[in-house]
Amino acid sequence: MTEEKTSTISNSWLWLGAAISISEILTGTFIAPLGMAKGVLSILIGHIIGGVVMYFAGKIGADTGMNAMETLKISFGSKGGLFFSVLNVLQLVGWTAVMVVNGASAIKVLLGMEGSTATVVASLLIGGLIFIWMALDVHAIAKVNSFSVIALLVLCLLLTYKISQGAAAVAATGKISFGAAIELSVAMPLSWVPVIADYTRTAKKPRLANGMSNLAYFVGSCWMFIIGLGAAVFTGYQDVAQLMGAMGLGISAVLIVILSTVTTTYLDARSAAISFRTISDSFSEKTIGLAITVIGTVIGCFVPVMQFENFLYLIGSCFIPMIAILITDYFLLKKQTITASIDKVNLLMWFAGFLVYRLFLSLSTPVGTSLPVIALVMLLSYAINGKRYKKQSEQISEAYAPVD
Ligand SMILES: Nc1ncnc2[nH]cnc12
Repeated sequence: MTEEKTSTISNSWLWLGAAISISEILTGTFIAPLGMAKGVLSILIGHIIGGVVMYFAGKIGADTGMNAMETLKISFGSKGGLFFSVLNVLQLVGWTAVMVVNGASAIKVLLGMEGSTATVVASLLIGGLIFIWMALDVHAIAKVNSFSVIALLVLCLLLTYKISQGAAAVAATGKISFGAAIELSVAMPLSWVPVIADYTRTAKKPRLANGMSNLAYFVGSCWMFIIGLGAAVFTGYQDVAQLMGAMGLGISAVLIVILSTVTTTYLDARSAAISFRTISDSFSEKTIGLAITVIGTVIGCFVPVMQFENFLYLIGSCFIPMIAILITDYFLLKKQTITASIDKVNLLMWFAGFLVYRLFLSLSTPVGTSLPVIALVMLLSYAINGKRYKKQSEQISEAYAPVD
């Protein structure tokens, strides 16, 4: 795949396109039991926490020119970092399948199709289009992407208008705590943390592109969550595809679903390929990206993708401690180069953070799980690594000190 430099505008469109997806709208509907006011508040708090973390992850890529998985080697070592490449490839194959499943089921609802053959046909349609998107070069993608995001924006505005015209609030079924709603909102930007640096590092103006990409994603993702929440609260439709059908959006709704799924899933498959190549570079980025698209589509066709909320919490458990350690190292302790092969201390600290995240999740704190876990892991890693890195650099300078 060519490494052409991208403009700030095309990076911003790319991340707005990433935010506009049925999966984001669907996650917003889970928050409906909180009602509109509390729901919106939880969405904003969660996106601010996840957004700040995503911004710093992108900034490291913009500053160093490293891709997302290479940046992790700064904290976890040249071989230790590969563990996160494996986790990231798994999450992105998972996302590809989730996107295909959600896209296909929306198309089925909109076109009034039923049965497993219809699922396979709709999944293959979406998977096939992602495959073609992937096969095009970056230059063409930037143009098609900008066009499709503009079309999506218009259709989402229509959807927002229709929802705002909805009747009085409908009592939503199900239960969710405020903290859990924050956590679902953190998980969405967080899940892009191991991805964003792959795109900021190839920008003509990396720092500006990082700021604008994050802003575009923040606005787009909050909006999608609020569309989902509003649809469930004001119209009673838990399924946005049904709502779009009831609005008479017809074929334009099918277009929204297809375009939004393709533009977002392209990022998943491409980043999975970039991460995979940090493990083995025997195949080109494009070949691996195409293979990931096929694998994700096949999983989407035949494996029932359930437990979407648990998938999001799992992403939080893995990536919150990981990024807390990297941010502490890079920004606070100024460790900005790869020095170890496997940094066992940081890997152990990551594992402790993973366990603490799972514990806090079951405690259901009012501020969610990510914020206390980030604070704890950053404190711990500052205390431990501050001393450790100082000692290491003293040893290095002693070893290289001139002998009198
Ligand atoms: N397809 C996707 N949708 C939302 N967040 C993601 N993070 C990584 N891939 C994603």
